[in-house]
Amino acid sequence: MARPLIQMALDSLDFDQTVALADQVAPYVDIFEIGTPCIKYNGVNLVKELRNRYPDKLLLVDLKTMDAGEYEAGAFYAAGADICTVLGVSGLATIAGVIKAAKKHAAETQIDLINVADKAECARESVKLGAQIMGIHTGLDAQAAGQTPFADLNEIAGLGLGVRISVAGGIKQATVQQVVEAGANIIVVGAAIYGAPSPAESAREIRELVDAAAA
Ligand SMILES: O=C(CO)[C@H](O)[C@H](O)COP(=O)(O)O
Repeated sequence: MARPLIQMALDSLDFDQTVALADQVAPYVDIFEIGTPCIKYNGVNLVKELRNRYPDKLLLVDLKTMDAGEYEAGAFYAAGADICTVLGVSGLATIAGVIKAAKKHAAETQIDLINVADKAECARESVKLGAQIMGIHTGLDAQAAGQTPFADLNEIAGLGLGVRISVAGGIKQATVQQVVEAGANIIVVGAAIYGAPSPAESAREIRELVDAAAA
C-alpha cells in the first residue's frame, strides 16, 4: 500500500501560534492544512508565510468555497496553495471554477463532501470535472453531536473512483488503523495533535501508527 499522507489541520486563529505549531509537527506530517477559521482570520499572508517557510511541504487551504469558485480560489493558488477545498454542496459550476483555477497553477482541488446528501453522486461528477481528491469530512459541530466519518469513508472508498481519498473528523491514535485499512490516502488530524500536551509527540505517534498500518 502506498504510504498514506498525514495532514495537520492548523485550526488556531492566531498567526504566530499557527506558525509555531507547524514548526513543532513538521517532521511528522506531509501536508499543512490552513483550517477554515484560520484562513478567514489571517488571509493570504499566512499562505505566503507557510509557503516560504516550508517550500517542500504540501499546503492545503481549507477555503470550503461555496460560490465564485475560480475567483476566490485563484488568489490562494497564486499565493502558493497546492490544494484548495471547495464544498460539494456548492454545485458543479463552482467546483468547475475551482478546478479551473487549480489547473492554471498546476495545483489540485479537493471536494469537501461535508453535508452532501448524495456523496457518491457528487464524488462521481466531481471526478468527471477533474477533481483529484475527495474529502470525507465530519465537521466539528457534527462531531460534537456524536457523528463520525467512518461509514462515509467506506462508501466512497468502495466506489473505486481512482482519486485520492482524504478523511477528517476527529481522527486520533485509536482510529488511525481503521481509516488506513478502509482506504484513506490522506489522514487529517487536528485536535488529537494540537490538543495534546505535546503536539510533536502526538504527531510522531500518529506518523508511526499510519506507517505501521500501511506496511
Ligand atoms: O476542517 C475541519 C473542521 O471543519 C477540521 O480541520 C478537521 O475536522 C480536522 O480537525 P479534527 O481532527 O479536530 O476533526
